[in-house]
Amino acid sequence: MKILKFGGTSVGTPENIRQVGRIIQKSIREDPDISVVVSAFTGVTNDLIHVSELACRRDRQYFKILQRCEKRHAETVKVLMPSSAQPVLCQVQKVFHELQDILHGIYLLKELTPRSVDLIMGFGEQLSAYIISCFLISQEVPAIYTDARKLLITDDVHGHANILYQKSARKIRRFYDKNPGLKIITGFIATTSDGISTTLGRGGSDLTASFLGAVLKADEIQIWTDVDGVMSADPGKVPDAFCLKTLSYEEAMELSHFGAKVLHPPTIQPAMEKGIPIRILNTFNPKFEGTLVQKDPLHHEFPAKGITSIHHIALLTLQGSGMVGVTGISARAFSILANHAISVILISQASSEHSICLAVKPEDALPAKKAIEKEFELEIKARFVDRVQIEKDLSAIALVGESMRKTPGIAGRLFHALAERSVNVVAIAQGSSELNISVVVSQADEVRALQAIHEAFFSKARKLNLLLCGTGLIGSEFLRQLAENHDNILKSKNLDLHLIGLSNRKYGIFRTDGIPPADWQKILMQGHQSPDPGFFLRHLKKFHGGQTVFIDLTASGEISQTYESYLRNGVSIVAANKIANTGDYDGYQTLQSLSRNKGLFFRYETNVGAGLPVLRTLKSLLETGDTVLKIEAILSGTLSYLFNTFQSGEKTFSEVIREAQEKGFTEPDPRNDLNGLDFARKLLLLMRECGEVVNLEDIRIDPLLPVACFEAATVDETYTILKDYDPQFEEARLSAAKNKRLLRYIGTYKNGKGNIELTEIDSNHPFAGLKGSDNAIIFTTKRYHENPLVIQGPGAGAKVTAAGIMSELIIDN
Ligand SMILES: NC(=O)C1=CN([C@@H]2O[C@H](COP(=O)(O)OP(=O)(O)OC[C@H]3O[C@@H](n4cnc5c(N)ncnc54)[C@H](O)[C@@H]3O)[C@@H](O)[C@H]2O)C=CC1
Ligand SMILES: N[C@@H](CC=O)C(=O)O
Ligand code: NA
Repeated sequence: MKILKFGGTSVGTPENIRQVGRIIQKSIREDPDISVVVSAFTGVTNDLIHVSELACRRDRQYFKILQRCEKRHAETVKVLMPSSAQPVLCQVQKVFHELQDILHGIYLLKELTPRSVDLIMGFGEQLSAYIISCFLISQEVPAIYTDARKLLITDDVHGHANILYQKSARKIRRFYDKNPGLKIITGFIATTSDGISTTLGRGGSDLTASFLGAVLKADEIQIWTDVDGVMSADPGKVPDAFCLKTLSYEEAMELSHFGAKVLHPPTIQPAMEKGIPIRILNTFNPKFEGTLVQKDPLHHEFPAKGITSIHHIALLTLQGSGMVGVTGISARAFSILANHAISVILISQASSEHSICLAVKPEDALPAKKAIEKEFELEIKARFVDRVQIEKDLSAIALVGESMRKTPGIAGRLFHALAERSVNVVAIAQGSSELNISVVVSQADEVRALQAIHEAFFSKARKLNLLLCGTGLIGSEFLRQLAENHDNILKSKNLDLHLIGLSNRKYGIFRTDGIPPADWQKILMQGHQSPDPGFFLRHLKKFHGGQTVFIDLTASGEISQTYESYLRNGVSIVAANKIANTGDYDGYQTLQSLSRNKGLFFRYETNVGAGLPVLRTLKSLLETGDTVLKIEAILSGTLSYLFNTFQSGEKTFSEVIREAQEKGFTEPDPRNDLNGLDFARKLLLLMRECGEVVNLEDIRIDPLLPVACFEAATVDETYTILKDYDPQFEEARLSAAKNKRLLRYIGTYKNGKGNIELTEIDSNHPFAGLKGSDNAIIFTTKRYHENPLVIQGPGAGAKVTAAGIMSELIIDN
């Protein structure tokens, strides 16, 4: 058999009741032996409390509210069973007359006792269960309206009466023996042995269902509510939170204690004692499997089950040299708090016994301080104990899960996740049950901490948020590759590359729910116009969504100046832009040390040889103790293409330069390739990575073209001027060819010096066979001496560069 319980929202409107009817009918088809427990319609219990208080204050307003409440119930009846409403309406009217009489009595007496409040509150469930049972009958589902006062006997603690097990169990069994069939039972209400109405307190209807389930040895108790089940975290604070499949009773209690309000702990007790599973289900999403709370859940997908938090707590610290080794200190502190009915949320004491930390509700902080200080008055006077310190504006966060027990590394993972997001931990508590690890953090850090812990324990995939600046040649190709490869990377690397920010000179957009890379153009145009370099940084101030990386695919000095701020804000950097690394030496150094100290990454492999593994190789040579003696390199894809193509004599020098631009090898301004600047930047960076303290002006560039070529106002004009130099280059080519030699623009680093010049080489030189935009780098090192290490391949172009950027995002991630 099954017990189904429907909460207030599930029976809030006629449409919702129809939905409940459908669920009941479907359940009957699967197992005819069911009982249904219902709460009052949403808001009715509160209305009833309100009207009784108003009546007690002699405020005639109560009458109006009562009428409204009656009308609501009558309307529900009319909508639900238009052709058989009359007798039901008469009964509803009768109930409201009775209620009115009681309220009138309160009005006259000006007295409202907990006992009368219980009596009045109980009308909500009576009306709801009665109307629902009539509705089911009208649908030809035989249902018996059952007032739970026929089943549950309690003591007389009005407001939160305690069920008397034996007496109630006897009554329930007897009633069930005599009344087979579907019963629609009022939740929340009960009676004393003397027939006085009582209520079961918060979560009372759940308790009714749980108790009935326990007595009747139900196969399952279903709590139908308006959420899908118990979530791994509050989805308002952790967008990635998901619905948990299974929980143990203890886990459910721990999670409910810390704010996940789906189940109220005392209501679990009867079901837990008899090992009856409780399933949380959503009335409005009935196909969803919900959360199953049971004795020994088999399903342990994650070591932890959920994270909850209490947004606002205060921490009291009781400390003093006189506390060390003295017995009874904590007993006195706790009993004094108990005497003052102050509930302690969390306790932490170091083994030095020098201090005890207690978390309490903020409103309890001052009374608790006063009470403890009074208790320890003498010790404080004698300076054995200090005055109690209060820290406010704190949040308590708890990670809960049975499988955390005896699993090493849980605490390590938790604190690592917090450290990674720069969350400072104020206090820590873990009971020996290891079911719950609690940390206290500043309120401002609460959401960040929740998200960090959630990602560390519940993410199937690690998420890397991307902020991309620059959507030109490289940027747009990168976005294309991201759209194409995102799912593969997710599958193979368990890494979710989540684009949250995109900008170019014209537009900027920041969307925490993600920008689908395939639709970037359309979405970006809906963004903010003419974003300034601080655009993403401003948005980041309000964003606590996890590990984030800024990708610079511009050639802008203004943008490279923002790197420091990104790093200071905990954001890593991947740059194709070479300006930051090739500006003044101090700037280069600052970024290096800042990223290291912050535990972030600053990657720029594409700065040299685009996607070729040049810097990575150099780094590993140096890290393994090798010494670079000499580097000879062709580091300009544009100029490499120029000489490789031009040597055939089919095209003029200026024609080949234009082709290099069309193929995407050049810088946004191709003059920066032709004047050797781009080449020099790369050689400079190689030298800096080798440990040289050098600047751009230290690199000697033998200009390929006269200064006049670069004095033109526009790139087009430059091309016109370049034409004039075609004959000169043709002559140089022919003269080299006559001697069976080739022209190459080569950079050399040796003895601390950097040099770039046009050189004639033999046809058997390693650089002779280059094709297209090939770069080639020859490392002569102590280890690679006789036979140097050569890296060669396309060193420019959108595809290889964008792939190089992608590789930097997924490497080590
Ligand atoms: N072409 C290649 O093979 C390689 C290029 N690179 C580097 O890649 C970078 C990008 O090159 P391309 O895509 O060819 O450039 P591009 O000129 O095609 O695109 C640059 C993008 O940056 C944006 N941008 C420029 N300044 C900006 C600012 N202040 N704020 C926001 N957005 C801004 C532009 O709107 C444009 O979307 C350059 O730094 C280049 O040196 C690196 C390796 C190889
Ligand atoms: N413009 C550059 C592209 C790579 O950085 C080149 O020509 O090599
Ligand atoms: Na590279």
